[in-house]
Amino acid sequence: MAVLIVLAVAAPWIWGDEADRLSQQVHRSASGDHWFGTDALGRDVFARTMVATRLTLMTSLGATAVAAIGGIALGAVIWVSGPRVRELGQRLIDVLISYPSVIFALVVVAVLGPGPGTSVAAIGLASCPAFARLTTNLAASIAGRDFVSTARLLGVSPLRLLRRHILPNIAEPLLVLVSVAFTVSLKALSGLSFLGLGAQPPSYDWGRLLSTGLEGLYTNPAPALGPAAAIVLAGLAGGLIGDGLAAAANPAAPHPHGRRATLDAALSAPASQPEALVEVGGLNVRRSDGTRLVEDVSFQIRPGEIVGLVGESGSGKSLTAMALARLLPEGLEPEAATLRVDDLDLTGAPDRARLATEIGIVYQDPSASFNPTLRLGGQLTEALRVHKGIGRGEASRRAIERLTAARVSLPERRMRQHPHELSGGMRQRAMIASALLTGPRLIIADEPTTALDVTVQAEVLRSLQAANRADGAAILLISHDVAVISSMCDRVLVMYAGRLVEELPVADLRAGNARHPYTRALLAATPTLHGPVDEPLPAIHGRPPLPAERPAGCAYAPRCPLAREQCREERPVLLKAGPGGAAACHALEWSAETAGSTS
Ligand SMILES: Nc1ncnc2c1ncn2[C@@H]1O[C@H](COP(=O)(O)OP(=O)(O)OP(=O)(O)O)[C@@H](O)[C@H]1O
Repeated sequence: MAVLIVLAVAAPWIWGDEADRLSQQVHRSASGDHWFGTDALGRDVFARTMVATRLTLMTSLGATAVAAIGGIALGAVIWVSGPRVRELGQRLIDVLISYPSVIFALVVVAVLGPGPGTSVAAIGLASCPAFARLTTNLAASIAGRDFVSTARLLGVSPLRLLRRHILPNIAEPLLVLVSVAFTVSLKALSGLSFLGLGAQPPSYDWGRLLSTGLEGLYTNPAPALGPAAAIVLAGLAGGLIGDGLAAAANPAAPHPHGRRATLDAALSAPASQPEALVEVGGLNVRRSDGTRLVEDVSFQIRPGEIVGLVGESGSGKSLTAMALARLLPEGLEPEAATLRVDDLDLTGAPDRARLATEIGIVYQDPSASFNPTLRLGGQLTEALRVHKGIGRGEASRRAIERLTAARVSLPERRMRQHPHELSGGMRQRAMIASALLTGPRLIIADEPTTALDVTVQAEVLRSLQAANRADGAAILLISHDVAVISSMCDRVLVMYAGRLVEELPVADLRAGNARHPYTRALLAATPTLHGPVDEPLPAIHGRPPLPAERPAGCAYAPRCPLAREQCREERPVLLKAGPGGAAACHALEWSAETAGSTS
């Protein structure tokens, strides 16, 4: 490509005269004097091929630029639009892509008239949909990643999200597409010129030279093969350039480009401190078809308390937590009588800046928690720098302090590294440090150790515990692991099929004093070091109902050994059971009645 660029610049000076010089030696085949032979007017085809490099490369690059800029902008507009416009835009792009681009270009050229400018615009516009589709598809695949959710929580606007978090992470495939688009444009423009619709005499490009050379292909192939070889070589060079650019855009490459993260958060002190830090009352999360994925969930978290949220997969733990952070996936709607963290009301349109400050999130997969294209230091410090006006040095100092507190080794060095350079456990501890940097009142930790090696799980849990002790941040800890919950939490919430079925102090959980038959079965199915090793663990037979098929009565009734007719018909409500506990089970009412009648 470098050789081609040098040729594009220098060839008209070196070979310009020779390329236009007429002679009697017409239709000569390749020789020492004329490497690609001569044309019908005796002009040297090699000189003309060299001179044509400039026009060919300029038009191909022009069409690629039109396609890339127009297509990425179109894709970005579609992605930041609302769901309806996005759906419509994507379908429209699918239709445009199914239409052959050269046919589209031919129509444009036929309407606007032949010429290099028209063919550049036509080929560029015809390639736009490919860029638009790749941009929307890649943006959608990145949009679900945890670091994008964090940025959304921090109130980053869709455009800024796109520019700082989405585009850098999709640059690699886009750059590869740029190289493909260059090759496609080169081929298509050469095709248009070949048909007489591109470069117009007296100007000429490789396509036009190919067209004139083709007339004598069988008797004198050199004048056609020369420009053909030039087109092939330039196309290959375009592909190699794309590969090189893609490798340079990859942060795992040896010389990564430093880029900064943008974490838009604002810091403001809470006005008052009610007794319960978090209050959730009658929370429902609905799908667009009205199905309730989370149904009527209510609980409280006191300041500094660590509350565990357990339940089978699909029981609604994550949706409950994400409803609190206002980070539900698109298409899901929360609705609650009360939903607040501190004095921040989350039922309406909460102040994004306060939401960003008061809730920190630690996700399950540490490899998805940070933006992989940005250095850790930039990602950790930017919230402080942008919203607190803290200088780079001071922000770095605080971030290093946090990393040290979260037991991240060599914190200064980590600040200069990209996330992939840290081990999984180290990255998760850095995530904890990041979640704590703005001093949140509540940390939501969604299965923070599930993706980690068992040997580093304890370390990560200790970091969370240390954060709770040092800063007094309350923690909502979601986990499948009853052992983790019992070692970390003060209180436990048990969910089943989208409903809260029991709430109990962790001491009761450890002592096996659960009230609800589901919690008891869950505990019985948890292996212990002291249990019999030669007996199978008792399993809970059957499956929880799907949200759309949740029965009117108790959702656990079909699997419950105590179930009676009442359980199938009437939904049990959460009633106080023991000190600090509550359970939603009719069997508790029956035992209370039995106790009453006996006494
Ligand atoms: N974006 C979504 N659209 C539609 N349904 C969803 C969506 N996200 C989750 N669900 C459904 O909502 C229910 C609760 O999901 P949720 O992720 O809260 O469960 P969970 O208890 O956190 O499970 P896990 O432990 O596997 O993460 C499940 O039935 C799930 O299939």
